[in-house]
Amino acid sequence: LQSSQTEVLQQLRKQLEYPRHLDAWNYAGDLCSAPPSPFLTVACEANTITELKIVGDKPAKVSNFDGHPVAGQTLSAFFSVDSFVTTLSRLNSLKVVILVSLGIWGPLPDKIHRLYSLQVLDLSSNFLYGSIPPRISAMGMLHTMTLDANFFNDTVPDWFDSLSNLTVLSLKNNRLQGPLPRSIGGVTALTTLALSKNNISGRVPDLGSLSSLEILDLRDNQLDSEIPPMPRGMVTILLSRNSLAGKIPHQLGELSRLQHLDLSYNLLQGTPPASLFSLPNLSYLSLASNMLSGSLSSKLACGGQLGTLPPCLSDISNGRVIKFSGNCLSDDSSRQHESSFCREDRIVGKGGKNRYIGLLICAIGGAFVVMLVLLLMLLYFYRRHRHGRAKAETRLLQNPALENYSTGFSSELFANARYVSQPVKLGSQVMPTYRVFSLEELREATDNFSRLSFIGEGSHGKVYKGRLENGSQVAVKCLALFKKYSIRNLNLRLDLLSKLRHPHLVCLLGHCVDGSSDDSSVHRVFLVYEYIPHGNLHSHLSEISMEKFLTWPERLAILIGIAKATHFLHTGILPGFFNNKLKTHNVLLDEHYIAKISDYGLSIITEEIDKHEDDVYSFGLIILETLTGPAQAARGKPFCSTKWTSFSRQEGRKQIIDPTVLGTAADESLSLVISITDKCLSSESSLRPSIEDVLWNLQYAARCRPPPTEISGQTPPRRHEIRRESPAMSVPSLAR
Ligand SMILES: Nc1ncnc2c1ncn2[C@@H]1O[C@H](COP(=O)(O)OP(=O)(O)OP(=O)(O)O)[C@@H](O)[C@H]1O
Repeated sequence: LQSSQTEVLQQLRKQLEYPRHLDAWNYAGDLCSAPPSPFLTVACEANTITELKIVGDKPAKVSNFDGHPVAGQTLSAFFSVDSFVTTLSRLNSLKVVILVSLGIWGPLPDKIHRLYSLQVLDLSSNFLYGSIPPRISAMGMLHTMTLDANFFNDTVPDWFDSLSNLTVLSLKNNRLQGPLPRSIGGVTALTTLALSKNNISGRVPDLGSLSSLEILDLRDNQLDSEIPPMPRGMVTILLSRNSLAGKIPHQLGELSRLQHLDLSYNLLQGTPPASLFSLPNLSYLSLASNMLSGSLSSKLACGGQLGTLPPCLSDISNGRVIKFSGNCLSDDSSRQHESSFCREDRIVGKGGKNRYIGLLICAIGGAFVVMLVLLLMLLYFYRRHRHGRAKAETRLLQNPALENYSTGFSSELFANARYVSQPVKLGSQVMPTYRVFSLEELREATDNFSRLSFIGEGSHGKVYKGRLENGSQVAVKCLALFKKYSIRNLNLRLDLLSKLRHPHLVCLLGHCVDGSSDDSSVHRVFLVYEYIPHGNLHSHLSEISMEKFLTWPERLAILIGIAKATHFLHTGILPGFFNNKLKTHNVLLDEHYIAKISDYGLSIITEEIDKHEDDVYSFGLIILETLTGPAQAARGKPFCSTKWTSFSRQEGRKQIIDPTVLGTAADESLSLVISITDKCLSSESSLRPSIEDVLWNLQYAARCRPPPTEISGQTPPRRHEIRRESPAMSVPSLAR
């Protein structure tokens, strides 16, 4: 490598404040010849650097980022993104730049365009804000641009059509606003367009001329037009959680390559076109929670991937998923709203927000009584259905032919499988493959299960922290088996457990069976999980924690994550799996404060099925703790409900709800969550909602933003800055 290039690398290392992965650059030697790793790659051609990949461990999203450095999360106040990009551009033969999770903060400078040979630019999970620099439009070689999980807060640029080679454009999880420019329909080489989790509003433009487009992800925005015609080659269309209106276009029923269609949580009306169901490759279809009405003919034929009607509408099986509850269809009335719910006059105002407010008001107010009756009916049918599933679960665990059963994939997994395809190309953030570990490997990783590696002990056994040879950190759980299994039986169970993969479940990386091969003496199993560094939710909610207070939107995001994973456990690979030991101790937070459930599904191995345990009830306790903090929640649900029912609303809440929550939540959002908590904690199990209902309500609550006067817009206080009044002082007599 040319010495000038080595100097530039050292300069970059200094500017990035010496990230751990770059320690290797200390040692003399040709940096080009170092083997690539998931965290660090320097590739060269003719002694010149052409590829630079550094994946750091800084958290991506912190709620209190306001454009200034945040200690321990962003790079320090000495960092200058301008100087950094100036240094970087001295490596002017770079074709691939991947700088992920490094804490880079500031507005991305225009001079990034000096990297004129660049083909791949990935600056995900940093703290870049402002607009996406217009001079990027001159980088004609660019084919992949990924700026996910940053803070870009301008509009979506209208110059992407100048990039004639651009095939992947991913700007997910930013704060982009305003409309989606029409010019996006002119980026003709696009195969993937992912703009989910922004604040993009207005129309979905005509994408008809994007003949190579296969993946479109516009979820979680505020788009409120009708759905335009889609390019013929589409494989995945994800438009859920917008305010899309009108009918589902018949043209969608002509997309013969379509595998995954999610239109849920919009305001779509009319009857879904019959042709949609017979698409030959469609394996996931969600139309849930719209305003669809009418009836679907029982003679309708489903495509090969969906099965035949009506059974194809009834459930998830073999990886085929169809969701249509929460509409006004005349099929399956137990899971539908009344027809009046879907009338056009329910849509108040034109803008998406108004529609949602209208829906919210209707849902909480006028329709309350009707909803209650429907809910009771729904729960009655649901419990019956669920009872059947619980039986099936028990049968399944006794069934030696598990292998055949577990070949399916869930909706979420399917969707995410599409997302990992891009990181695979870019070499980052891939869900690792499951594998078998040797005992020697685990001994080495945990320093022979030393006391220093010991993290804690739960009801299933001890947990150790370890580091694998490739540098990744793991948590090794030593599971004591009280029941004797044959190796084959155990492997079938482990195989099933390994299939439970979801972004909000702690990822099981593999296992190691300690026993002889004579098939009768397995006593110990080690489960190897990804290591989750930020502790558990319980300690974050606790008043003595030194962590930053979690604001209400952050708490809601965590609850939504848990609910999504629980929904996956109830309906995904192993439908009806309701024993997941949900509690705040088992909700771990990763470096981005993303919730991950641990200890899920262990009864597949241990067979300790607690018939009384109910995930929805347990989830209710988690919400309660999230609202009030562990100390108040420990006093029990009756105590808490007395508070919020026997005082005036403001007064009751003040007495029981965590002050940070009160200071950062919209009133309606709290009301909605308190009401769903009450239902989850109903002593009569048949009155509890399904986890899907809970999720729906939480997502609705997350949309209620407090008016500017309701929160000060200031950074939430730190633990030492605020203390709840002691319960003895603040709680008046209960005898009221
Ligand atoms: N993947 C992980 N990453 C980091 N820490 C972990 C991980 N899994 C478990 N831990 C920690 O290890 C300790 C023991 O965990 P474990 O899940 O076995 O028990 P528990 O949740 O404390 O109790 P119980 O088994 O009764 O639910 C806890 O402190 C937990 O936070």
